[in-house]
Amino acid sequence: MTSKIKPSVQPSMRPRVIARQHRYLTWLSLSLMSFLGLMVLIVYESRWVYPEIQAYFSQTGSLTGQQLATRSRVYLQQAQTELLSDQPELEAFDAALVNIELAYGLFDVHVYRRQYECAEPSLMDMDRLMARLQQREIAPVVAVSELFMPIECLTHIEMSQLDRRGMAINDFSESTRQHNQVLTYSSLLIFVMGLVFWWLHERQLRRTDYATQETFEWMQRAMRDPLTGIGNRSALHQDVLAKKHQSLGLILVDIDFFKQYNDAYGHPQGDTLLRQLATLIGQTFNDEAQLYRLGGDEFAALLLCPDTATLKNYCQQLIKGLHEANFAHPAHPDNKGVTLSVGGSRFVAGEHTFAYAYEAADKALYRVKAAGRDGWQVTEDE
Ligand SMILES: Nc1nc2c(ncn2[C@@H]2O[C@H](COP(=O)(O)OP(=O)(O)OP(=O)(O)O)[C@@H](O)[C@H]2O)c(=O)[nH]1
Repeated sequence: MTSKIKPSVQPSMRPRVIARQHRYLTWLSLSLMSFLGLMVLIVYESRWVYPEIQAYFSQTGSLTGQQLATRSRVYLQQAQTELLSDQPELEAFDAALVNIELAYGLFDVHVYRRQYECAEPSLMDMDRLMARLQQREIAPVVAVSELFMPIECLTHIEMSQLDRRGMAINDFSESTRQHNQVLTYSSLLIFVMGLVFWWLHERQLRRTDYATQETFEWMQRAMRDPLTGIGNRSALHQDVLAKKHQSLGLILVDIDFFKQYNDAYGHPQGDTLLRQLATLIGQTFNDEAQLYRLGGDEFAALLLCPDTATLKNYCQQLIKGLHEANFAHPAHPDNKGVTLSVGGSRFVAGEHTFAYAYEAADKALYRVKAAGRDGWQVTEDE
C-alpha cells in the first residue's frame, strides 16, 4: 500500500520569480553597457579620429601642386616648340612669350617656392627670358636652352609631389588600419567582458538556486517522519498555525498493545505496521486529512471539521476501516487483530491554542484506553 501525503510545507515560487526578474535586469544592463561602450568608440572615431585624418590631408593639400607643375611644364615645352617652329621669328617669340607667361603663373606658387630650392632661380630665369623675348634680343635656340632649367625643376617638383602623394596614401591606409584594429579589438573585448559577466552572474545564480533548493529540502526533511513519510509533530504545529480561524478536528490515534506486537513479530514488522496504518488512516479519511506521526505508535490527523458530529463520524470511519483491514496481532491480550484507541477534539485555530486541542483529544484517548481500548471518544465542546 502506498500513502498519498500532503506536503506540510509549500515551496515558495517568489524567490524564483525574483531571480528571473533579476536575471533579465542584469541582461538588460549588460546589453546597455555594451551598447554604451560601442557608442563611446564610435563617438571617439568620429569626434577625434576623422578630424585627425582630415587635418592630415589638409596638411598635404599641396598634392594638387603636382598638377600645376605638370601644366606649367607643358606650357614651357610648348614655348620651346613655338621657338623651334618654321613660323616667322616675331610670331614665334609672341607665341612663346604667351606660353611662358602662362607657365610662370602656374609655377609661381608659394608651396613650390618654400619647398623646392630650384623654384626661385628658375622663376628668375623665366623672368629674365621673358624680358629678352619682349625686346627681341635673343636667338630662338638660346631661348629654348634657357627653358631647360625651369623644365627640369618642374619635372623634379612633379616627381617629388607624386612621391609625397604615395606616402600620404600609405600613411592614411596605415592609420585607418590601426584605427580599425582598435575598433575590432575593443568590440571583441566588450563582447568577451559581456560573456564573462554573464558567466559569473549565471554561476552565482546557480549557486543561489542550489542553496535555496537545499535549504528547502532540508526544511521539508525536518518536518517529516522518515519511517512513514508523513509529517511530524513540528509539521502539525506549523499547519495549525497556518489554518487560523478555521474550524478543525484533531484526532489522536494510538495502537493498542504495540509493545506485544513488536515482541511477537519483531521491530521491522512493527515498522511495517506503522507504515500500513499511516496509509490506512489516509485512505479512510479520503485524503481530506493531513497526517502526522507524533512519535512511537501515536498518530494524529488534522481535518476541517464544522461540528462535533462530523468529528465523531470521522472517528467511527477510522475504527470501521481498521476492522475491515483486519491486521493480524498474534499477541493481542483480547485475541483480536490490531486495534486502535482514538481520541478527538474540535477547535477553532487561533481562538483555541494547539495545546488546548491536543490536551482535549489526549483526554478522550485516555478514556478509551481506560475503557479497554479498541474504540473512540471525542471531547465535546465546552
Ligand atoms: N517497531 C517500532 N516500534 C516502536 C517505534 N517507536 C516506538 N516503538 C515501540 O512502541 C511501543 C510503545 O509501547 P507502549 O507505549 O507501552 O504502548 P503499547 O504497547 O501500545 O501499549 P498501550 O498503548 O497502553 O496499548 C514500545 O515497545 C516501543 O519500543 C518504532 O519506530 N518502530
